Amino acid sequence: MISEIAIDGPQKLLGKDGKTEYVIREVTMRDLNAVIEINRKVLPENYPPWFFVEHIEQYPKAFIVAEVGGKVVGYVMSRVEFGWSYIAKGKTAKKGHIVSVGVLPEARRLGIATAMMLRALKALKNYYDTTEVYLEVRVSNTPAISLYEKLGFRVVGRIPRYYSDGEDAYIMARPL
Ligand SMILES: CC(=O)SCCNC(=O)CCNC(=O)[C@H](O)C(C)(C)COP(=O)(O)OP(=O)(O)OC[C@H]1O[C@@H](n2cnc3c(N)ncnc32)[C@H](O)[C@@H]1OP(=O)(O)O
Ligand SMILES: [Zn+2]
Repeated sequence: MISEIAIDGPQKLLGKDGKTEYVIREVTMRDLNAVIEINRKVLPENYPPWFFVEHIEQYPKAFIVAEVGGKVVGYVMSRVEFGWSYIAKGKTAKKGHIVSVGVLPEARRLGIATAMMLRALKALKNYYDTTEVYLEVRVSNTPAISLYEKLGFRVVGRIPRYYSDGEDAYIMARPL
């Protein structure tokens, strides 16, 4: 499913509406404020700026942003970890961790999150040598769960009261 073609530069793509052009590319430090702003707009899980800076510096190839008309409208922020595998039980693995995903409401349902995720997964595999990828998602977040299922993720666990308002998280994972 993830093609082996190496892609490094910006990719110009057409939205599912057949008319919105968007670009997906690796993050740069110039995107910091835009990413922070989108995160605050679309998710209750917000982080201090240094947290984003750390991910931009350490895992830039798997931190993907999308632009429409030169404006950043979405991001996928990832990191790399070593620990127990969610796929091969009882074994350890180098794992990609999708930390945060967001697309501005006006740019949704165009396939942008899907395209950013596919590119992040490819980078996690090809540049960071991870063999699986996982994330946490609110059990009530049907749109995101559906997005991840379409990308081959499956629920592998549930963390009670993971979020500060008391909601549970699903852990979803897939091999790379
Ligand atoms: C690890 C984490 O960060 S978990 C939190 C994820 N982020 C959020 O929930 C923030 C708020 N939501 C968003 O930013 C967006 O709605 C996202 C990121 C979930 C989806 O972004 P989009 O660019 O709209 O996704 P995309 O267009 O690629 O949709 C792919 C599939 O996801 C599913 N999906 C996306 N939005 C919805 C929705 N509102 N209702 C139902 N399914 C949806 C659909 O299966 C969709 O395919 P389809 O359009 O062919 O039906
Ligand atoms: Zn997480």
